[in-house]
Amino acid sequence: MGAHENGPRTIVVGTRQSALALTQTGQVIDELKRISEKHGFDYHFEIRKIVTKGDRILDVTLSKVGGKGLFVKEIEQALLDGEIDMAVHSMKDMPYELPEGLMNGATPRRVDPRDCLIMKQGSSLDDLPAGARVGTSSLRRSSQLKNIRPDLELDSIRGNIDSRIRKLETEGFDAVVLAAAGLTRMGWEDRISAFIPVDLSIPAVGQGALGIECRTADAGVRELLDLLNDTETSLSVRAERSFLGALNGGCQVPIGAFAVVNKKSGEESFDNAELELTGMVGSPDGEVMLKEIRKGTDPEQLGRDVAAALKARGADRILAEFGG
Ligand SMILES: NCc1[nH]cc(CCC(=O)O)c1CC(=O)O
Repeated sequence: MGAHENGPRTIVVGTRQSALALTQTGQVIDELKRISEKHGFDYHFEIRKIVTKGDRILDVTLSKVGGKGLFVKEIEQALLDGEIDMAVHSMKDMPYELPEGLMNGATPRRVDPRDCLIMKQGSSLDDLPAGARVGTSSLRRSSQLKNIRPDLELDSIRGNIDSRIRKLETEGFDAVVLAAAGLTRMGWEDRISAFIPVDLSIPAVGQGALGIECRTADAGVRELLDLLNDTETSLSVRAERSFLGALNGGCQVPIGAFAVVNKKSGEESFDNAELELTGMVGSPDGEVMLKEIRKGTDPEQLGRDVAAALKARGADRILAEFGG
């Protein structure tokens, strides 16, 4: 590829306008600037804020509005129209299927995938008194919390992470459940009272990871994003997303999945690396909790295998209630 392909060029980066979206987009741009400098690319970056349908209706119950990809449709249109050149998404908000002409150009290294509690007092799940009122609007989180602590009262809480933390005080919750990743990216990790281990609360598919969407035809951006990709995270997220796709699930269903790569020590490449995927489907009241763990080397096949194993145990019947 000739040097002219790598600049000068202004790359317009689209993002939602929430504090978290802007923060993580800024962090990605900082990293891309470092990579560009190192490789002698003459790229400049500009942020374009985009209001999505999901942002406009954050105060009503999202699951009632339905539809997958509520936070990305307008952003994808801007990519297709050439108004922006890449878009930074939280991986767990990214729909399984991307429109023709767009692709995930990079999956940067994942940060902490765990759910965590922000509590009025105490420093572990066990410190919550019987009957404590816990805020979450995620069926996945309420299902798993009810399963281990049937006494808890789970109540819906909406809004961006900053408003959810505020509501802990103003709406009388004893605790709220959030992704550690969002808090860490915001620099608010000191607010975390307790991490919930992944085997007690299987994270959402892609939790803690980002996806950077771009046009399939944009060779320059793809070459740059390739340098930001983390193979280990990408393999894990591919397995998790394949699982989600096989169950036809969006973000409003009680589904969780978490994959890790069991890399042989001393080996350089990830070729034929073994993946271990845990998939979970639960009923919202936590009474039914189905989990399957499988190992494999093909991420897509592994995702389908875990989904098939859960379907064989009746996961379909649970998910049918959510139109998933
Ligand atoms: N559904 C909202 C959302 N989308 C991404 C994150 C941050 C965590 C991440 O990047 O995985 C959050 C907040 C949360 O779940 O607490």
